[in-house]
Amino acid sequence: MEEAAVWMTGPSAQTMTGGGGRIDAAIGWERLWRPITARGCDVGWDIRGIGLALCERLLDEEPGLQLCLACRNMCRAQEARAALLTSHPRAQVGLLQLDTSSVTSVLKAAQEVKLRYSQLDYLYLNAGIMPNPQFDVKAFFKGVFSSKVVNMLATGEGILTQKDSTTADGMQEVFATNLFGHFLLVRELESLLCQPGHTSQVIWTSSSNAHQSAFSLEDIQHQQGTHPYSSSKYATDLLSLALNTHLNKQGLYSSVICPGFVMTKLTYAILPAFPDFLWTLAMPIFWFIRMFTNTFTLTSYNGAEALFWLFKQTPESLDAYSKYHSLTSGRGANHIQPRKMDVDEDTAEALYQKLLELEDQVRKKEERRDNASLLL
Ligand SMILES: NC(=O)C1=CN([C@@H]2O[C@H](COP(=O)(O)OP(=O)(O)OC[C@H]3O[C@@H](n4cnc5c(N)ncnc54)[C@H](OP(=O)(O)O)[C@@H]3O)[C@@H](O)[C@H]2O)C=CC1
Ligand SMILES: CC(C)=CCC[C@@H](C)[C@H]1CC[C@H]2C3=C(CC[C@]12C)[C@@]1(C)CCC(=O)[C@@H](C)[C@@H]1CC3
Repeated sequence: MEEAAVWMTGPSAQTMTGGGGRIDAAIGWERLWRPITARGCDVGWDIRGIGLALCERLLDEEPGLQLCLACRNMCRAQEARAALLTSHPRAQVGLLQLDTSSVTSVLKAAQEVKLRYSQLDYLYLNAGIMPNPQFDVKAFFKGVFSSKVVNMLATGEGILTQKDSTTADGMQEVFATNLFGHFLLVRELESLLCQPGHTSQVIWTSSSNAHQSAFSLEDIQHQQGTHPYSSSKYATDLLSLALNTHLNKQGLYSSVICPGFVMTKLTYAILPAFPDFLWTLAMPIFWFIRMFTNTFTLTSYNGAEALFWLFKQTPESLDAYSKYHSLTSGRGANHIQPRKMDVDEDTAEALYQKLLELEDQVRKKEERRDNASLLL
């Protein structure tokens, strides 16, 4: 068995079908029209998410690093791997199929990881969705001319809602993808993460859109409301705290970051009808806004700053109550800032217990399904 250094969910190279080109965040500010042509994958335009930008930054730092990318779409995963190997030929980049919204897929992927590796040093939990976003244009313009403008631009508070759906396992999709799938994964991989005399880091890509007001312990999956993304990210912050309470003694340390506002597939989908030239025109406005709120990191490279910074920290030095924010100054310089989260230990523990109950239920369901398929 090998030893793995870094394991990551959701770092695939993004391809966008239709709609035309997007900014290649890796290159900086320039618009890069780079068609991806017949390679058996979607034919679209190159666009990098924060996960892939992090992989490149990690390999720049340690070219011989062992990476394992866990992606739902293997075609995109292979593209990501190829891109990483082109820039870092010495890198060891493994791939694994994982759909965090599916219990079966998570359990299967975890089994595979346990067969391949004897130890994990870093587990980046980056996969995330914000499905069917509804952008409230009226609230946006009202906010722009109010005293809340900076907060609105930094957190997206008050201007975004989403329409959630249900997964095949009967869970709310955003909850299952952003939180529960990752929780189950950590539970399954505890033996690799908690090794005697060894420390490991679990690093969650949370958000400044994590609002306590969107979350309820009575409705952890957010079946009732219209802010499932915000709820899932707040739950992420709580869960990270609970993991620290339960597993620090066994050498597992959990942290959360916010990448700031980054132009990726996730954010482009907020204004799907917005033509490309308008995004280009908006860039100077975004750079201008950055003078007042350094949360407009804009590129995946900048957004990955806090994820990268955490890679270089000793886990014991990190604060379980802080979220580490990637920030970019008006001049384009990156830095990170820890900010206290709006979380408390009791709520975190209550959520943890509810997640354990849900885990128990889904495992029993999986067992019944396995037994039924054996009988057939
Ligand atoms: N962009 C921003 O401004 C911000 C982003 N974030 C967070 O950063 C993280 C990365 O997002 P970002 O890079 O912006 O967006 P992208 O959409 O580019 O990346 C999201 C990644 O998650 C993967 N993913 C989604 N659903 C699943 C699933 N069910 N199973 C496995 N992988 C999945 C996607 O895979 P696939 O390629 O198959 O779609 C993709 O690789 C997310 O957690 C997001 O919430 C937080 C704050 C701000
Ligand atoms: C096109 C023009 C000129 C204006 C529209 C800007 C908004 C689309 C944009 C402003 C602040 C952004 C933002 C997010 C999405 C896009 C905005 C609303 C997030 C909610 C994306 C997801 C997150 O996790 C948050 C941290 C982001 C906060 C800021």
